[in-house]
Amino acid sequence: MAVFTPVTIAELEQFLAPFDLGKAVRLEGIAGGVENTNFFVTLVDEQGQHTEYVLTLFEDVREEEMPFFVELTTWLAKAGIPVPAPYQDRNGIALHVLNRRPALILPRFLGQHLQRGELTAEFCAVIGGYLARFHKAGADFFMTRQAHRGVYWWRRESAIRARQLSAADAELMLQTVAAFDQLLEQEKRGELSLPQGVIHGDLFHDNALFHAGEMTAIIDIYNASNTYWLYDLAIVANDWCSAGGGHWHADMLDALLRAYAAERPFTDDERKVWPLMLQTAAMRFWLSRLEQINPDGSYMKNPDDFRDILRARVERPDQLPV
Ligand SMILES: Nc1ncnc2c1ncn2[C@@H]1O[C@H](COP(=O)(O)OP(=O)(O)OP(=O)(O)O)[C@@H](O)[C@H]1O
Ligand SMILES: N[C@@H](CCO)C(=O)O
Repeated sequence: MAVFTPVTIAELEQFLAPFDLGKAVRLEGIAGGVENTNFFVTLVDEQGQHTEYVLTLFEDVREEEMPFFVELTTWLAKAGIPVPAPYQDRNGIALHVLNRRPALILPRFLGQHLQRGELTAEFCAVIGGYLARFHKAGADFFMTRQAHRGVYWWRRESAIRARQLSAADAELMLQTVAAFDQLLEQEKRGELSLPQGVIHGDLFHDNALFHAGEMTAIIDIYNASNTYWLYDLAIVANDWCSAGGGHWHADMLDALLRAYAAERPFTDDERKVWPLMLQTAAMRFWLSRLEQINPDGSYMKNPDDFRDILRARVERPDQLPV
């Protein structure tokens, strides 16, 4: 399941007309996505040069939310973070509509994402360093966005989804939501202060491309929002460094956290809340996986993976390295 919205070459040509990038010679749907429709596109310019691009149609993001992503990727790319910043048309406008979806034409980066079995402590250190640099580069970004799958969403969705879960699972989910609400209250009362800024929000290992052993791109930035940086690191840790059943690859986790901290050292308050950040990040993806369903009723990605990760994070709380 990947192409939610089909596009013909004629529709693509019409979309590309204001861009001066060239004529379309190939349009190929990309398998694997669960949130957007993506195509690889090959264009040939007036000099006969073939160049590859990515066309993304946004299935889940409203048009009025798009300027945040256009500006953020442009900002980060200028700061040296390898994210796909969209091409602008001859009037300086990147965002257009294709088949009633907001759509962007983006550079295609070299490389592939690593398979889970290829992940190592070295790669975890690479992504840890990039994540911290991403956070620092976004620190003075001039726009803000509230996550569409953030605290308001999970309060509402967890209450609904809990009804379809076993009593034990429902309790696990609802307790995690409540624990995060308590953290927000503590922060409101001034008892905690956590560094925050723009986060990627979905930096799973399939959203980082590697070529010849080097990271070439961080993609799929459309869950970016403003919240705690540590939450973003927890999302990365839960995906990149988890073995089955919620167990850690301890060497990979250590490498991730040390590489991140080398760029942005942790604060004392961050140390206190790390266990809860890991739990909250696990709950968020458990919940979104319960929601993301194929037309035949099957889950797009297995929700139980994140239920198991959450349970493990609750049973065996973690500490950040000193
Ligand atoms: N700019 C790009 N350069 C090269 N490849 C890309 C680019 N954008 C997307 N891809 C390819 O397309 C695949 C799917 O893209 P993406 O992860 O953005 O889709 P998605 O629907 O948001 O997926 P998911 O939500 O599952 O992460 C990626 O794994 C990658 O192989
Ligand atoms: N990375 C997400 C899917 C896209 O949001 C997951 O694995 O559940």
